[in-house]
Amino acid sequence: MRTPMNLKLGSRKSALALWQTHHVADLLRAAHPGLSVEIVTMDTLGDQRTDVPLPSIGAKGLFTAELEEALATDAVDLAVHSLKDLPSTLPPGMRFAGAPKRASALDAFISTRYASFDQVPDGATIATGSQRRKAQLLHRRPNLNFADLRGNIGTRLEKLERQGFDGIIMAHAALERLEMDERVTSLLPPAEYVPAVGQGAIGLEAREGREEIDAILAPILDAPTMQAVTAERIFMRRLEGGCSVALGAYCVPADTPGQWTFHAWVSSPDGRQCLHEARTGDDPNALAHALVDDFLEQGARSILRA
Ligand SMILES: NCc1[nH]cc(CCC(=O)O)c1CC(=O)O
Repeated sequence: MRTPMNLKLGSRKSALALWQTHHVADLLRAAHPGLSVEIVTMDTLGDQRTDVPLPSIGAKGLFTAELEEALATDAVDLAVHSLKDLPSTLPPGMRFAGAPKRASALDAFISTRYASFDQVPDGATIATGSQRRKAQLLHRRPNLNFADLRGNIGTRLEKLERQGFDGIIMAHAALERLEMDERVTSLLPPAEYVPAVGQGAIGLEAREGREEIDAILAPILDAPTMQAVTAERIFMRRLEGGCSVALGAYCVPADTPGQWTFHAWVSSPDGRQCLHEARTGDDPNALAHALVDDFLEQGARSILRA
């Protein structure tokens, strides 16, 4: 099979996006000595609108549309995203081309005032831009206050100090990748604080019709990661949940070999009405479908919109 000698990877410009794209480039070069890999960077709507909460912008694919435009015109061969930012239904002509090995999917609590999340008192203000994180925290701690938090990872850490929040919640993977792990105060247990679909994974996107790229990608993809995130994305697609609703799904290998545990969360924005269940079995996609069936029967769609 003929493969391009020069592969162009499209990336956002944030430190995390660039880290992830360089990571993919390194994996590809290691798998294919002699392959030339180039990184093309661009801004997305989500990067430009840092002033407003993401859900209020309303559009889907806030961090992906410009990269998809570049894929459509072959200006890039592959777009590298945080999988969490990649909608579960892609625009026509675009396809999910796989994921390398996932990093931590957990949420991290960061505070300069408290030694762990459990020590945060009622009335404290926690900053997060995520509906899911807010709802999950409110469910257990209805007397916490919340502030919106936007911007790239460095900006958010600055805001923690400058705006005097009692703590912020961020993806553990982002802090690990940017070598800011030592900023983590504590990790939220994923059985209780169910992570976002695809959190901690890098998602590769390609144009339909460029199937020759699959042979180049094959050696850098991770089968267990793809099984897990595929199931999580089924859960999200069937519930029509995006990042603007309180939906979580985390599929993880169980202690018994061959078994998977699927953690599922759907709630109202205030966390009061909530469907929360973990189920174990040998087929991640089947677990996702069974949980969606049960959640729909229990009114998941109206709970998400409550
Ligand atoms: N929603 C923004 C976003 N998209 C991906 C990450 C971090 C990396 C990841 O979750 O894989 C973040 C920041 C965060 O959730 O704190």
